[in-house]
Amino acid sequence: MTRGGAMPMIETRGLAKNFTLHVQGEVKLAVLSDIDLSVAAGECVVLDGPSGAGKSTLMRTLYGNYRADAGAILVRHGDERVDLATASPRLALELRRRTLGYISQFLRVIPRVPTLEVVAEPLRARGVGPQEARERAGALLERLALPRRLWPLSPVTFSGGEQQRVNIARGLLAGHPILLVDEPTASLDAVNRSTVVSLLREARAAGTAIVAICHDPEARDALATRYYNLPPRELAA
Ligand SMILES: Nc1ncnc2c1ncn2[C@@H]1O[C@H](COP(=O)(O)OP(=O)(O)OP(=O)(O)O)[C@@H](O)[C@H]1O
Repeated sequence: MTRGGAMPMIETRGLAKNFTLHVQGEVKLAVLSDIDLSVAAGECVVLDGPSGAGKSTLMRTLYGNYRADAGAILVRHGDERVDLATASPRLALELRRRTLGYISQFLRVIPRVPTLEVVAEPLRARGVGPQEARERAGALLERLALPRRLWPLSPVTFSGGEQQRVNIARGLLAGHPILLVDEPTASLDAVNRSTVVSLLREARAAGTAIVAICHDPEARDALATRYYNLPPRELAA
């Protein structure tokens, strides 16, 4: 770790990720190579490139779900800079808890926990009292037009769009300074799409550094301060 001054919130240097297809003759797919991406506070960088270019792979590698094969993922964590590519599992977990959030397209929750608690949980984890956490969760769910009658129920059986809104509410309330967002408007109608875009723009304006995958043309133009074009990839050996 090094001490930080003015620096990007998240930055990759020479990042590479390969997949080896063991059951298919050890074919090696070089999906990401030499990725230099840098995102500052208040920026939203939308990943661009054709289907199969590696957008999802880059997001998963940035979050540490996939181990990088080469390069660094430098993350500003408090006033330090941490390389997630070589961080210990313990540090990686701590980074995800405080610094690096991931709003995926799909909700993963423990069954039977009410929606309001699912959304309030990241605030509770940061020490906010139960009453205030529930109020803030409720206010956000209200803004996302999730009917109040659903709040006491587990979101497991909700529709795709309802689950997506629960996921976004939870992800935003966690208040991470860096957010990775995967197709935030994919399952939503026009009104909810516009609410989600507004919320993400507010997070951006408040200084959150955002990396997004977003295919919806209107949403991506409203969100992006910049596009990052994934270079074409080659089939390695
Ligand atoms: N776990 C994996 N194992 C093997 N190959 C994978 C794996 N994940 C992704 N790939 C391959 O990596 C390439 C990039 O996939 P990725 O899903 O990152 O692309 P994408 O740009 O997000 O595409 P899309 O826009 O279609 O979602 C594809 O050729 C895919 O087959």
